[in-house]
Amino acid sequence: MTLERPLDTALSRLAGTGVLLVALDFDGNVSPHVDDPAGARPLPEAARAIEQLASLARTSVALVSGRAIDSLVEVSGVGDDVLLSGSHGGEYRMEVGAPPLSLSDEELEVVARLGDILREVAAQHPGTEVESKPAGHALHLRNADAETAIDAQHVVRRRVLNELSGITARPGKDVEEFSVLAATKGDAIARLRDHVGATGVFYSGDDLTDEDAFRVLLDGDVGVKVGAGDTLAPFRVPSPDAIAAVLTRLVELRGAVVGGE
Ligand SMILES: O=P(O)(O)OC[C@H]1O[C@H](O[C@H]2O[C@H](CO)[C@@H](O)[C@H](O)[C@H]2O)[C@H](O)[C@@H](O)[C@@H]1O
Repeated sequence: MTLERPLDTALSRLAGTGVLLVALDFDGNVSPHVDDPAGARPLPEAARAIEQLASLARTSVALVSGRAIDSLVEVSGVGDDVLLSGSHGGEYRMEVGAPPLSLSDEELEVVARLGDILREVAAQHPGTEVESKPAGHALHLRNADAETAIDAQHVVRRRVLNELSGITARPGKDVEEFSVLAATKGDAIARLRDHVGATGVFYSGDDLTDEDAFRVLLDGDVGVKVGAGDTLAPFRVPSPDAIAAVLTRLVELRGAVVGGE
């Protein structure tokens, strides 16, 4: 696949940076959306490019996802050399054996009450499903009919807002997420940039929460929005297939710069 010239030019410049961080949203970016969240898998071309990029000198790869880290490990299949941020910037796996997220008793109590609310709403709305995470829960709407999904969305937002405080709501693609953590993917990019000492960052993603990541990109970084919708990203491609092609091109360009090291 040939990339549009402005994107290819930006990638060529980025490939020459001292230390490159390639940070990637997972669902809808590396992996196409599917009905069953547990069934999501990276496109083979994207998986290959991730592995190749992670093996290059002065190059780090990170998945930056709304999923819990455990779920991200399960579905992504990436090796330990790929850094992970889960729960929209709330969880990290920067090194093997890193301790899991730790919450206060008060936070754990709120997470439990949140789970009760979402499960009650799900029980009243056929086709909806709860996904639980360490710091919150998500109500999936993708498999409910349109009317049921809209009602579930209204009910769950109203109940969480009225019954709990200190909650961050994150509406996503066919999902309503709630967490006791206010972290964002922007926080994740800042932390990862610092962790690897990146002098240049590539980021791509398809969802609303990816806008927090695009917002913190600096001059010379490259942000690519996948699919339709308003975005802060300077570049856009239509699909995860197109992102896989972008990553393959980045392997080629970055390999030419650091391949001999
Ligand atoms: O930040 P991401 O990696 O994009 O994670 C966002 C949410 O992705 C998952 O849900 C989405 O993808 C599912 C599989 O394609 C799809 O069925 C669902 O409708 C989407 O909302 C994941 O299940 C969530 O936990 C993530 O927060």
